[in-house]
Amino acid sequence: MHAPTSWASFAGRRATDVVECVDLQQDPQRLAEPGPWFVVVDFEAFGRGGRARAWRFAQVSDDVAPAAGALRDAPWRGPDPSSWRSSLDRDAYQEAVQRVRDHVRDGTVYQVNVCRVLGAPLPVVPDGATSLEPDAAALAARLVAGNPAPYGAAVHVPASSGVDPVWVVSASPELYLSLDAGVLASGPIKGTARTADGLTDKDRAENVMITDLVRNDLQQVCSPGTVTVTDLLGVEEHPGLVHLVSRVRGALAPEIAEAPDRWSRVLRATFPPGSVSGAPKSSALRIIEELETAPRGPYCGAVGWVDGDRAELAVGIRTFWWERGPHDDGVLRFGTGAGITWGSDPLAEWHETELKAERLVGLASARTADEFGTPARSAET
Ligand SMILES: C=C(O[C@@H]1C=C(C(=O)O)C=C[C@H]1O)C(=O)O
Repeated sequence: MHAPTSWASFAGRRATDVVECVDLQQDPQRLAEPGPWFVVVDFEAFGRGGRARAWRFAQVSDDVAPAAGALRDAPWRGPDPSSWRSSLDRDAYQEAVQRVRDHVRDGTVYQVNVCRVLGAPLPVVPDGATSLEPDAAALAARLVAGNPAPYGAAVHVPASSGVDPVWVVSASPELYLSLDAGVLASGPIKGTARTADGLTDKDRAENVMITDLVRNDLQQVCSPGTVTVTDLLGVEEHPGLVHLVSRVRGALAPEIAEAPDRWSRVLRATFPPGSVSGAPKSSALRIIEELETAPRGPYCGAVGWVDGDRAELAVGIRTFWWERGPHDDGVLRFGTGAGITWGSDPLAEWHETELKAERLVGLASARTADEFGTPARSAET
């Protein structure tokens, strides 16, 4: 089966045949129109140079099995496993962790999520007179099989569609925002280890800080007194690792729920997600800008859908995105990061970023179906 030229999927919802793209920083009220709109928001959106866009498609199906949501199982042709480069190498990352500890000691911040962006060359594929972008559907299918995720998502609108293009494939485990029956909810994750025994008091303290921050974010758009923490420090198992997850919810304030610019108001109050920024958020964002050397783009932003008064948006972590170069070249990117506090050990934090990347980068680097699921290094001889 050939993948359609443009498509999107998110946790059981699938759409094909793009109709239009809307810039949410210019026309945020368009999101209140009937959708679903498939949304991709860069971490740097809303004032820091990033994009916030939504695409509408002609065909939409619901309750699609995740494997079918990915549309096909053609072999994914990933980059050479040895070709990945990191925006911060091990020494530079550890140095950045030390700088955050200095800021914590000086009292400017309690926690900063420091990230790095991996990139590997991945050109377009010649196809007769034209060229094809890498097959997002094939990567999505591979992730669904090898790293199932509650908020698995993909949006691919190729440049040839004539609509503003996007190429994102995600295996996110983290809920940024959902809206259903007037309830706005978030599921911040903070605390990562290979197994539950590896979760420490530091992880629990970090999670509590970020849960409190998310509570404050939601409070800005919810009716007073309705914001509650429904689950604190739950342990969730995901492929190859465990996370601490908390759940926060509140009743969206009626004056916001009824406003045509409701999504812009909700996003501006809560974005970027607390778990991938730090606390206090404004100081953490300043420090991130000072320490990180590559834009995060859709990584650590938001990926999902909005449909009238319902929505599901994931935090764009465990996420690949592909960018076309000036010729027929291109780069596949993937971000990984960790929450840094005074108690951080720089080398342990580096290893945490490796843990978050290893399985997914392995899946995306393998070259043929036979190598499916094997570590990145064994994928090429
Ligand atoms: C930044 C990432 O993860 C974030 C940081 C986490 C942590 O510090 O434990 C956990 C989940 C995410 O909110 C990532 O996966 O790249």
